Amino acid sequence: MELTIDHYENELFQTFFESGSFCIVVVDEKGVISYINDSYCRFLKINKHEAIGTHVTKVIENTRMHLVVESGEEEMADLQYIRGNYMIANRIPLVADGVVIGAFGMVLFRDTEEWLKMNSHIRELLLELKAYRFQHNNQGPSYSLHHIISQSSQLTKLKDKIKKIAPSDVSVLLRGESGTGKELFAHSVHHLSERSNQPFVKVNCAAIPEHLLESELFGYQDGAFTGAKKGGKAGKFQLADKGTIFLDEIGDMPLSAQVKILRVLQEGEVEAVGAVHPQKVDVRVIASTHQPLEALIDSQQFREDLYYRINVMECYVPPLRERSSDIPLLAHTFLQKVSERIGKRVAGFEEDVLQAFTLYGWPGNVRELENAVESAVHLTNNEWIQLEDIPSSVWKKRENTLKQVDLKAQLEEAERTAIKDALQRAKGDKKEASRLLGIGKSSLYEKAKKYHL
Ligand SMILES: Nc1ncnc2c1ncn2[C@@H]1O[C@H](COP(=O)(O)OP(=O)(O)OP(=O)(O)O)[C@@H](O)[C@H]1O
Repeated sequence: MELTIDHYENELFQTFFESGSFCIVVVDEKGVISYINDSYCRFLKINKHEAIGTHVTKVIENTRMHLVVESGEEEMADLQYIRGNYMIANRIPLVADGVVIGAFGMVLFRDTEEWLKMNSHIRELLLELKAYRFQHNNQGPSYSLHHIISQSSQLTKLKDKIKKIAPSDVSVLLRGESGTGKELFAHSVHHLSERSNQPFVKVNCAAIPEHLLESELFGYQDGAFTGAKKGGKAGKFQLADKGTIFLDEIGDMPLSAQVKILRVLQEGEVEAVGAVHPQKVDVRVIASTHQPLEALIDSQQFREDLYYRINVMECYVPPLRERSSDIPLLAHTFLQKVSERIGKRVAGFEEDVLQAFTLYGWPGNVRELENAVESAVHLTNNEWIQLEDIPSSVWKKRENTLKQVDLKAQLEEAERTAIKDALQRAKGDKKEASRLLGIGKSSLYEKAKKYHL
């Protein structure tokens, strides 16, 4: 059975007119009240039965309902002074067969206070939205495990490990070459943890000049130094309170800052520059490094006590060349992403391009692969990406590898022919053949076996 409005018309009108806090009035073509709901009567402190049948001007102070009937013009969100306050109302003429037969009035806000409250509520929501946007823009996009494209067994194992350790509050040290995806894993740990609704704050330890590092990390008080912002500034640790701080490239952090970080981790306190008292903070630390921290400890560039604090759980992200099964999948994903973004149809890679990708060493890891694919998509005039579209360093490696393979095969063929000839000349006497070839007898035995002679 088709459900039309007729089936629940009464319930609908009952709900709309009589429940809730809407104030509603209807007048006829003479401006006489034909309907007024309970909510409006309560607000006006009037008797409903007395109001119905009375001209609206005698019941509602400063009303314009009768004027709307006369003009036939609707008045939306109009201010009306009533009971010592301004209310906000809509007045709509009721029209039948082209003739105004009355008007419908509805109070949106009973006083400006109510409106201001709503207004400030909306403002608060807008501010919250703005804050989230700001946070988002300042921290860049945020990632989770499903953003990490992989099919290699190494990354599958690593993802499993991340899932296990993320919910606990332990410090995590992510190790691996630059561009392997350590930051993606740091985000994932945060998103899978209890702190996921709290801030994730990244500190690029290598990018902040040493003289600014302390104030960046721990903030400063009003007037702490010349040029300091009025009112002071919160540091990254304060911003990350209750959330996670990601110390990217911790191996590049100067010793002076390492001492302070150790204090935060041990005492749960930070001291802003120029502050008299330390401040409590609750942060989970995730650090990353591409440097051998142990060697830095030996050369006294990294504190051993800090090393043990941050290295509670160590996760190693292997370089791309050690997980070549991820290369085609990543390359296709990046190709799709870029071609969609720039609106250029590129179907895929020629077979020799994928071969070149797998033979290349990718010193810049996934970041370098992403850049290579991006530039190829921009440059190509073909539907399928060809060798000429990819960076020369990548295709040259393939060429050299193939040449090496060729050379090896030629050398082996020459060796096989020489041994065969020598054996023929020596009439199968291996001792004599080895003498003719100038090699040891055992070496000849080995090679004859290798070439099935
Ligand atoms: N498995 C992956 N799937 C998809 N994108 C990846 C993957 N690994 C890395 N990337 C991308 O490669 C780039 C480098 O990754 P990321 O910044 O996480 O590496 P990193 O190890 O933190 O590098 P660095 O040490 O230089 O900071 C980013 O654009 C990232 O999105």
